[in-house]
Amino acid sequence: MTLLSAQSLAARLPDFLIAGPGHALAWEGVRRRLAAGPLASLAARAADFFAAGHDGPQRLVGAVPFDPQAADALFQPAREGTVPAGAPGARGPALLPVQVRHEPPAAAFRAAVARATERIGAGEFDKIVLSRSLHLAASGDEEAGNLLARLRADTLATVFSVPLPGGRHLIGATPELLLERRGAQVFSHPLAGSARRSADPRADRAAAAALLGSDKDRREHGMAAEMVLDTLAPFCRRIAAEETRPVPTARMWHLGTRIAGELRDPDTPCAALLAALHPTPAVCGLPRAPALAALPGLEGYDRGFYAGAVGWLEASGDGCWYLALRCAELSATGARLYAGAGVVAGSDPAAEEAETSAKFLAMLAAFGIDESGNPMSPEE
Ligand SMILES: C=C(O[C@@H]1C=C(C(=O)O)C=C[C@H]1O)C(=O)O
Repeated sequence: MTLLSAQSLAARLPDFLIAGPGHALAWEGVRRRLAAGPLASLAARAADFFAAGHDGPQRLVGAVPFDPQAADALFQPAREGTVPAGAPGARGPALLPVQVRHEPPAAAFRAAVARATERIGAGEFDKIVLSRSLHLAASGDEEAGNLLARLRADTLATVFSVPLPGGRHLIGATPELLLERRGAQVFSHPLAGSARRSADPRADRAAAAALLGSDKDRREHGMAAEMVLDTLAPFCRRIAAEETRPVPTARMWHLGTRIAGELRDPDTPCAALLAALHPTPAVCGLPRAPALAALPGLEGYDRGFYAGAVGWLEASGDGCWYLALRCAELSATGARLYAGAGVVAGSDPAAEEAETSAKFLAMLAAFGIDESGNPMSPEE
């Protein structure tokens, strides 16, 4: 028996969905696939595609993986679809019994955080984002479309569903806009620095205030926001960052800084900006190159499309990309969930593990289970 049968995956998920406070759109069918390639060549491949004068919607939708050298997965959809309704307040019916395998085990994750802080102390990098994953398998059949409806209970997050090579799907509820280009205007909203929210309004406000006042979280955030600003600045005639604020999802606070700029050359396509930005220190580290090189050894796996980006490109050069966070990769044999946390000097391994646990709640609530595979308690 499998958690998600191949049939329920194909039958119940839209071919491409982005639904949240910023955008709500769905596309159906695959008209043509963009030849896959690394991020550095995406702008050229997309330009060739649009220049070829294909009929159909003048847009490419899909996902880019975390590793900028790995192959992306974009396609031209056949037609506009209907955004499916959410299920406000709903949580999963708990597909019990569910087996959950932790990769890496929690103790190994804490050891990796400790090793990373040593390497930060030795000057190898200033920040690195380490993740862990949960493999879910159950003795029931879940309809993937139901997971999506339940994810939409968090109206502060952007819910996405994107097909991946090999019949897999990536679904999630991300809080983070990586990049949007609308004409000459560009926007980004980097997040970094996190705290659990509380059901008690006073404790919840206190958690947000403590996050805003935390030296460790401000440093962690500052590295991400500054890198985004510094990377976009050469493309812009004007660019500005708003004040850093606590940004909520249903279960988490994050420190966020809105950035808005105006392109120097309005012909700079969204894909070129994406190639310059990804991966930011919100998901990778700073400086980027040594953090990227250290990640496979510290995490022990390939992230695939987790912490990559999901979004679209238009023939006009406009486009919009969200970070693929709070997500699960669904396949015919089960689901794999991912969550990461930024490590800087002074990071505590147990606190980083707790932060990843809090980030898993977004997806786990859709399945109705906790990290051990038991029914989720009502307080979660
Ligand atoms: C890496 C994740 O989230 C990112 C890391 C954050 C942090 O370290 O505080 C906050 C928001 C995201 O930019 C994740 O959700 O897996």
